[in-house]
Amino acid sequence: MKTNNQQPTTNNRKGILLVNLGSPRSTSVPDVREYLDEFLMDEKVIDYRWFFRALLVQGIILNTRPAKSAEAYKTVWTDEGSPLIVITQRIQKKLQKLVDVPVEIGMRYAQPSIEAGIQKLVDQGVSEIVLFPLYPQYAMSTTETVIDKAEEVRKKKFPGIKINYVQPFYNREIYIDCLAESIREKLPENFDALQFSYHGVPERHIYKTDPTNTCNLNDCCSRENNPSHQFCYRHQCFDVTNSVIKKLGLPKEKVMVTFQSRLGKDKWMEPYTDETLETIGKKGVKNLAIVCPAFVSDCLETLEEISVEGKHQFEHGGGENFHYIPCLNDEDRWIDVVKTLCEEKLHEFYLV
Ligand SMILES: C=CC1=C(C)c2cc3[nH]c(cc4nc(cc5[nH]c(cc1n2)c(C)c5CCC(=O)O)C(CCC(=O)O)=C4C)c(C)c3C=C
Ligand SMILES: [Fe+2]
Ligand SMILES: [Fe+2]
Repeated sequence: MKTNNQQPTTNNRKGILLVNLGSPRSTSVPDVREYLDEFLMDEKVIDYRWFFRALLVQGIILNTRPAKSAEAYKTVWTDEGSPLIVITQRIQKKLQKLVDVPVEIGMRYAQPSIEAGIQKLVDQGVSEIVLFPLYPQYAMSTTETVIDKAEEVRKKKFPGIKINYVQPFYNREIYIDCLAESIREKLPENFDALQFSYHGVPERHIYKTDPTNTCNLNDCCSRENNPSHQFCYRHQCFDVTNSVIKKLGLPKEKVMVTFQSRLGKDKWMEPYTDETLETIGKKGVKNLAIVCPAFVSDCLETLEEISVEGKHQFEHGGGENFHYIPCLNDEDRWIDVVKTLCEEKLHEFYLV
């Protein structure tokens, strides 16, 4: 790795850990149940006190959801395994060809775990790790829980190593350029609207992670400057959308932002993707393009919930042509962005 004339202050070996959400081991109902149990019992995902979380997850959700989710996973599973894991492995392999430090992957839930990923790096002599949570926007249920887990593992198992975290990159020009170009290439010639569908979160999560208490989940998320923006997932979704459509030269009237994948009875961020898809056909949107920039790799939530279910909802509501725009996945231009963001953090090790 080039060091821009910075000399390493130590000989410590460096490495990169790419972290994604994770998938069940297989599409069997017990494996999906085990995965959902670990995922939904995370207090940063379902943020109730332990007793109420256990009552909801283990007493209610795990009775019915694993069978339903297993069916959905079956529709997207490949011979190599879960799309999310397979794509993350492809990113790893491509990045490994571009950098001269070891690159491993770890998943927040299930396997390969963050601990297994760190162990692989340590086995190669690494003691300074750049950990990259593969989420463009900050959320308590994504970036924050990855960092919590990695710190827990580091303190318990690897107290001698250092970890430097890549920060959410939703407002980095290199990422916006990359996303805009990727969308531009895949947009159909004729479309009435471009829908940006982001994974939703309960509104409570946004209030909870706002250290400034200034976000009202209303117009403040769209303001240019507000102290809450650093931790406001809603703002960060709007920001990505606005920056991309500016690059693409699209009029705002042609663009929609919606939130998908809600679970349970809490109030999640609105408008909801499924409800929007059911109604826009009748409002004149016959040709729709849709993109999901909360995900860098295609997964259950994009391949099944949007490409299959979303298409049905749109057609059921009177829509005609539904065009799903895939995630960045292992596109070369995205791998270059991953490389740049990791290198910045590797260089910080040289500066201390
Ligand atoms: C309270 C529940 C959930 C919150 C909050 C949540 C936030 C959140 N999730 C992602 C990214 C992904 N989620 C995925 C699947 C998934 N998400 C939830 C629940 C919450 N997510 C569930 C129960 C599931 C499992 C599938 C199902 O039963 O519906 C995935 C796909 C995983 C895969 O294997 O393909 C991703 C990726 C983000 C970015 C986010 C907050 C911003
Ligand atoms: Fe999710
Ligand atoms: Fe906000």
